[in-house]
Amino acid sequence: MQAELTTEPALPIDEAAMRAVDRALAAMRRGEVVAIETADGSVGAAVSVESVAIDAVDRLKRLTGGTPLLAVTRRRATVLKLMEEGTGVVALSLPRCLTADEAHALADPEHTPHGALPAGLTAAAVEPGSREAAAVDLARLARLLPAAVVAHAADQPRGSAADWAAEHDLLLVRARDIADYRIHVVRTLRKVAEARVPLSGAENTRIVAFRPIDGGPEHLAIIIGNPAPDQPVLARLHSECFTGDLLGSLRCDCGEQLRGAIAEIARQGSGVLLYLAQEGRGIGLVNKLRAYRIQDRGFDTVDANEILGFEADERVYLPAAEMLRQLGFAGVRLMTNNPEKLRQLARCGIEVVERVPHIFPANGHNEGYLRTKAERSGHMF
Ligand SMILES: Nc1nc2c(ncn2[C@@H]2O[C@H](COP(=O)(O)OP(=O)(O)OP(=O)(O)O)[C@@H](O)[C@H]2O)c(=O)[nH]1
Ligand SMILES: [Zn+2]
Repeated sequence: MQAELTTEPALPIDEAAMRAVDRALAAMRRGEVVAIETADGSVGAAVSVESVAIDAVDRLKRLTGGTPLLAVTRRRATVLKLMEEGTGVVALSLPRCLTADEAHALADPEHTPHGALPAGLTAAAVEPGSREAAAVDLARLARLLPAAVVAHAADQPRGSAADWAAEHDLLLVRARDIADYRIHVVRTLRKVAEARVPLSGAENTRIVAFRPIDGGPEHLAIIIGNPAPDQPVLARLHSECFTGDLLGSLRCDCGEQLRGAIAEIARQGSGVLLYLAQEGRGIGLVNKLRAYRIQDRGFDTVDANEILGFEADERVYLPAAEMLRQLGFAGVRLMTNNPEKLRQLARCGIEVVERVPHIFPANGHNEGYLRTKAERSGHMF
């Protein structure tokens, strides 16, 4: 499980560890098998469910000599009625080797058969720090479905895990480094570019780009006017929404909230909008589109995330707090209806002096979405 992303960790930044995780993420996105070492020095391998195919399961079996199992989030296991609600990761196994088809059917709602689960399927919660938990976390970081087929190397290497991985031509990553990854990334956020970008209705605007050292997606600070650092700044934390912000999708309220925030900050004279690379409440655009398909079957936005195996909201606001700090702002008047943003910013050391409601009327398509936010996510409107 990931470390809680609230305060500055004491951990020194280990750039080599971050690079290893970053390479493993890319390998997992390419559908490669990745070797994972746990704290006890044992080694195994994993492949994401999105890319698992018959040959990938066979390869995993051949490489490790172990019996592949499926690691999913506890959320997904709960949806499958295999576990009570809870957090963490669950290992699903069969007395025989799981097939690629079975893995897809269990992990991916698009493939879920309407019928029964495979006979003999057992579910067991695994420990944080385990290979299974690390593999699911890696898939989630890679913005894939949060599930992986995982196998323990039956014949543990006599040499190091690195030798074993090299012998099988696999990238090796440590479970602990995956768990620390997010917090390390936040701590490496640095300003990399700044420019004046006059906006319609807010001509005195600058955009400052922040990049993490791993080369991951940049977050942007859009600074309107000249906010005084010694005063609480009017601030909006806006999570990226390609469909709403760019295309004007009516499924959500993001486009209006984005343009509305810029207009309101300009009207009040100054402030900052953080445009955070957290598409789909942190699950990524592809998974958000999957969530939309599930919503079209009658589920709400919270259920849809959970059916995919995600939490209703996967966002963390430590990057936002870090950007505010680097820009010199210690206190904010936060434009939001979301109590979680208020709580998390405060926990990350930013003083929230005031909540400024940021409400827009429904548009004929997003009534249900807004109702769910109010009824299930605690949004204040
Ligand atoms: N997973 C998922 N994400 C969605 C859906 N609709 C919108 N989003 C995402 O939700 C985020 C909206 O974020 P915000 O408007 O910043 O946050 P909020 O929680 O509504 O809070 P406030 O607007 O501040 O009150 C964006 O990342 C959107 O891409 C959906 O149905 N499913
Ligand atoms: Zn949106």
